[in-house]
Amino acid sequence: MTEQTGVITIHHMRLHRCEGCLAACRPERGARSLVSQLKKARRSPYTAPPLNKETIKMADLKPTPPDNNAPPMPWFGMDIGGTLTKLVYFEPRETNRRELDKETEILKNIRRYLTRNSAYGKTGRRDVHLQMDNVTIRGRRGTLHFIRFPTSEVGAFLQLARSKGMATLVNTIYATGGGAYKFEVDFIKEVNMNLSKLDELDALIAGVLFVDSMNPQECYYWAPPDSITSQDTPPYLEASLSQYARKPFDFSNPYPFLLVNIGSGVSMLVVNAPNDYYRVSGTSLGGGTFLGLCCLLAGCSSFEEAIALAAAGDNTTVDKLVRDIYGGDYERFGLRGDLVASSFGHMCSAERRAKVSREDLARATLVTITNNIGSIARLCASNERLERVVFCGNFLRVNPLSMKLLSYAMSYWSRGALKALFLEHEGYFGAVGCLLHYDSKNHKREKTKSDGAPATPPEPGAADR
Ligand SMILES: Nc1ncnc2c1ncn2[C@@H]1O[C@H](COP(=O)(O)OP(=O)(O)OP(=O)(O)O)[C@@H](O)[C@H]1O
Ligand SMILES: CC(C)(CO)[C@@H](O)C(=O)NCCC(=O)O
Repeated sequence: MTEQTGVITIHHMRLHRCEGCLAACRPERGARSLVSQLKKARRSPYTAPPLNKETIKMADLKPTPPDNNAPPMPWFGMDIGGTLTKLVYFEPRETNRRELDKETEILKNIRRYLTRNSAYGKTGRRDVHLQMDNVTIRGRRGTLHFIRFPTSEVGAFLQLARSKGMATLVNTIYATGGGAYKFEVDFIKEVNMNLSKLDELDALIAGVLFVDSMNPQECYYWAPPDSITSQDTPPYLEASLSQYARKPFDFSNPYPFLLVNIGSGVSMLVVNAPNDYYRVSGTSLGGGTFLGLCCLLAGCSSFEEAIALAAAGDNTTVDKLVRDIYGGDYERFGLRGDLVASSFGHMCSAERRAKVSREDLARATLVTITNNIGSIARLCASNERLERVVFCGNFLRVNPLSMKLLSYAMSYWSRGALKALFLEHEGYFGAVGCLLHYDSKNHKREKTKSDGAPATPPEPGAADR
């Protein structure tokens, strides 16, 4: 087992997912340096060193040598977004000598509380199916835990952090997202914690590249059934969508690609290399719009409810299709009769409004938002001459319908030139990007900053274009 101080490695990782109940435990996988991973973003096949019971016992008994410069545990990365706050917690597997002497009851209690529960208070949730085991950060082996809660509950989170005594252990958290700025003062006032702020798009890309390079099945696509490519089957019908199959995509040569982060709003980034990207576009019609409109139109009270309604609905009672206008296809410009001509176009009729169901309204909202994002992404990709479009963000959580619609739209409107790709850890990349700052190189950089030296300049890509 290799452990290199100051280098982030993953020895092996277990993941299992349950979206659509695709439960699958991962085999062990390998250790590589972060720098080489991010530079090459290449996934070479890895065979984990054999781990027998004795090796494990020895490792458990033998504390790792202390790294006196390492920040004290607990280690968190945090992304405080417009809707959801994402917290990634690193749980060390072993305790080093220094910590054995010093480990406090408080630290043990925090660890126990976070790792033995999957729900925290009324709204905090741990996505157990995304857990990554045997990750090594700064020479420490451990597990990454993925936790989220609504950003509207930041106050309750701070109370909880205070009641668990976190403030006595942690004085700085690496944090990103707009909330890292908005709530900075509250963190200081309520729990005496400083936020070391990182740019959300820098953190997002670092997180995507890191997690993808660690997990051969992080990146995937939805393969359409043959009948859809033959153009005969209406793509919006459940009969077609249910036949899409999820398949792993080899993202070992990723550049250049368009990264579309669908959070509350949507950011689109052209990524040419780990440190070379720019924000090419965005739209305010994002995941927040979907949820907001579903609450208004369909009386939803949660994202999960909105998605369940949409899955059971039919948007053609709400949207006006090309065939509702033409009586069939608009052949001259290749517009099929079953395409949406006007989103919500039927809703100007009182008679239709009286008949429409909550399910249909939720479905139409989902289709409208998804298709709009798809159109902008497609235009950006073709303007920038990109072939791969990677979608992430929590709008895609438990939302295979949008992923399949995006897959169809990308391929149909580009005549097969564009490929829609998706990532398993959906909305957690910004928080992972923050956690990567525990790597000694990044940490040193942060130290220099607080020593009064000029802060690290933003990466060349950080500017909007
Ligand atoms: N449990 C949930 N509660 C609320 N929204 C959810 C939930 N699960 C998924 N979502 C969807 O995810 C979106 C938020 O995604 P994400 O966490 O990636 O963005 P954010 O960081 O909050 O927003 P932004 O990046 O724009 O600041 C919501 O707008 C909603 O569409
Ligand atoms: C403001 C952010 C970057 C916050 O994450 C995001 O919500 C977003 O990209 N909104 C879309 C803004 C626009 O480009 O219209």
